Amino acid sequence: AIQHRLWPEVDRLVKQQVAMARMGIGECGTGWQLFAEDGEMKMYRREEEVDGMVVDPLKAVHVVKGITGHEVCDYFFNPKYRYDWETTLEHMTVLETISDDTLVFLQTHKRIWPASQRDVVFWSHMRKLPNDQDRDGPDIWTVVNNSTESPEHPANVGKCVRIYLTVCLLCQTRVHPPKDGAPITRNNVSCKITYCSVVNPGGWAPASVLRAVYKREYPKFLKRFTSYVINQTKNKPLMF
Ligand SMILES: CCCc1ccc(-c2ccc(S(=O)(=O)CCO)cc2)cc1[C@H]1C[C@H]1c1ccccn1
Repeated sequence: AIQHRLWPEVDRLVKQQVAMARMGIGECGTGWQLFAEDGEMKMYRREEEVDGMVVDPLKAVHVVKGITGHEVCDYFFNPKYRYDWETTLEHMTVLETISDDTLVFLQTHKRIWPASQRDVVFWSHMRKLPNDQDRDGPDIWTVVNNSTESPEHPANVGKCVRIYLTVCLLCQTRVHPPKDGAPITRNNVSCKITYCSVVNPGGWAPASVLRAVYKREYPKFLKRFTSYVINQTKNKPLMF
């Protein structure tokens, strides 16, 4: 296939992010704090500051019954669903369709008082990966979002402060075949979701405010997004 201008960066980031997402929290270095837990969902963060700005890496692990990794990644990647589940989104534009699995987005997020409003430009890539740990197991699906430049939308020109992020959503489908050899239904599948993100807020914002926002918003985001996928897929045929 022909490679596009971002391909080398996309391929490198995907490999790096997937490797990190697949590591257990214990292997990801020290200093991870469990800061939110709700049923199967566990959210960890590490307190890190760069130039006095909070850039706390976040890692969330969740297991959701009745949906597949392909379905989760499709609803996360595809712009037509984003306003349905991304509550902090004020505006989203697809700046470029590089290929059917690689898009460039411009998003403005709702302002969080007292911080100024933020925007972000990022490429988003969705990919199926071979399940090298379980050959005949279902494939692994991932979406990686990574900040990128856009000459048409230079940073910090308008009212918004440009943020910089790297996000990886890694989904591993599990099938629990029914005893009696019956066909696989949604009751026989679950998806292990790993969500990793590092967000640099771009301009100064009070550490206490940012940490409070993340503590409130990340659990809400993951629960709302997974509930959305469950509702959207419940009467549809399984997509592996
Ligand atoms: C000062 C930082 C403000 C801020 C910057 C960035 C983001 C943000 C952007 C993108 C993505 S995503 O995972 O790529 C899904 C596509 O939208 C997640 C989060 C959220 C907030 C703020 C609005 C808060 C928030 C935090 C966590 C989750 C959702 N919203």
